[in-house]
Amino acid sequence: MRPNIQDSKHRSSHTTEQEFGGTLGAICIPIFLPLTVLLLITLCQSPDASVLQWPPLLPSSERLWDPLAPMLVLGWMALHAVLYLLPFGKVSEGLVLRDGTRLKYPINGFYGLCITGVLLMLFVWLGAPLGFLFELLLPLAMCATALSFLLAVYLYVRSFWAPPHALALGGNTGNPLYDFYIGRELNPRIGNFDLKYFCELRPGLIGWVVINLGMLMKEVELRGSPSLAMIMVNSFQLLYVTDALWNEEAVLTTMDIVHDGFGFMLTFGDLGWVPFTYGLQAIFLVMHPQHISPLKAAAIITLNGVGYYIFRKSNSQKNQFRRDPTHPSVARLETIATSTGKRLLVSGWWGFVRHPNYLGDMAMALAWSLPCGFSHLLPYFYVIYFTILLIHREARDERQCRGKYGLAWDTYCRRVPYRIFPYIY
Ligand SMILES: NC(=O)C1=CN([C@@H]2O[C@H](COP(=O)(O)OP(=O)(O)OC[C@H]3O[C@@H](n4cnc5c(N)ncnc54)[C@H](OP(=O)(O)O)[C@@H]3O)[C@@H](O)[C@H]2O)C=CC1
Ligand SMILES: CC(C)=CCC[C@@H](C)[C@H]1CC=C2C3=C(CC[C@@]21C)[C@@]1(C)CC[C@H](O)C(C)(C)[C@@H]1CC3
Repeated sequence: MRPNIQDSKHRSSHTTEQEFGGTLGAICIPIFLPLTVLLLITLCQSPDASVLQWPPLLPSSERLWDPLAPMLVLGWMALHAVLYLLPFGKVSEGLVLRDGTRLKYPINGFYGLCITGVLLMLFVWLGAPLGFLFELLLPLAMCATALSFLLAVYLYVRSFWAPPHALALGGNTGNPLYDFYIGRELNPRIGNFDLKYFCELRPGLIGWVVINLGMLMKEVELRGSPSLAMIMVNSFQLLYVTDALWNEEAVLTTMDIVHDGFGFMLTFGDLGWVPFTYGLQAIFLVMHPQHISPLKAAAIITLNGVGYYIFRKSNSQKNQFRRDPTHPSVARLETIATSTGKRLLVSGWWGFVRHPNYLGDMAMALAWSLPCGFSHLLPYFYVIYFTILLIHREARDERQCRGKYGLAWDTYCRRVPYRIFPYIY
């Protein structure tokens, strides 16, 4: 099988094409997204939790700062950096880079999750009140945003010392605002420590489930026991994060690692956005308890299970096919040839819709919000944001695939006409 090559060797490392709203997006998004995080947390913690209030409810300055927050954020990053460096698990190679080399990545994120779990149990057993995270959310989000900003400045500056082949094709337009935002360098490393790969999964995703656990403990403090809705949100999201770390190797072939530079969009996305907005449902439930009947709970658990099944099966099928197309689990699937030597699946999950993995992910997103009932729009924020993100991501991927595979991609699109939702989109 011909090796996958990260972008083309022959294309220049300089591009003028801009995505995500170009310069305007690069100015507005770094200002509005951090404000959105603060607004969402403040709304979730308010009794009304109404998104329609005008002017929007913003937190007072005293609520934004706590000297404990920078210590926790830096301590958390340091803990995960140490866990990343521990010689556990296997070491995997990424795709072939433009200079023909491959980078090595430690696959030990799942151990990091387990060790964090043991440390947390120890803290809870020693009587540490994890529920305090509820009051600390705003200062923690502020510190995580400041850290993402400083990290992005560091990444931008150091990228000027990187050789041209180490730059991301889309992040080197010469427009400083845009390049800072999208990221100039593709795989910035300090020695063997890969900064983008580290941030993509560990501190943010594990931080998200720890915050969720803190919300559950806060509920216990307030009402004596966790509600079924809170347990469901915690379990669904823990499953998602555990799955991501268990299948950590698969992240090496995602668009973020293969194609995108490491700039503010991903530093903030990984460290500020994911941990503080993806678990908004749990924050909401602390102040807005919900009763769920066993029947409704069963229906929501089924939806999450079906979504997870589609998500996992389709991702695994493609990963297996890309790693070894002769493997018995994928060898019988119908494929079409492309001029690059790689083939495209046109049967199995990838013959159902062109992004079955997005469909499963969206079903899970809905299941995470449903335990919060229908009285408020706020807990549905993730579903709305995620639908927009995946529709936009699908369009970006489609553009890249059409560029890579040309006529073969058009044939695939004719054979599999729907992008994400069968018979709808
Ligand atoms: N929770 C979150 O915030 C987010 C979650 N996700 C999830 O991450 C997962 C990965 O998503 P993402 O990185 O966007 O991309 P995908 O895993 O969907 O990968 C897209 C790539 O798959 C290959 N491909 C596409 N069609 C076929 C086919 N028919 N046969 C074989 N290969 C094909 C192409 O790459 P090539 O041919 O070069 O191999 C294409 O570029 C998804 O499950 C998604 O839901 C994504 C973004 C955010
Ligand atoms: C609004 C904003 C700043 C957007 C930046 C986008 C990022 C938040 C997302 C881009 C791709 C992501 C992925 C995951 C988390 C969100 C980001 C970083 C992911 C790690 C979640 C877990 C999944 O199993 C995954 C590993 C497939 C996934 C990879 C992509």
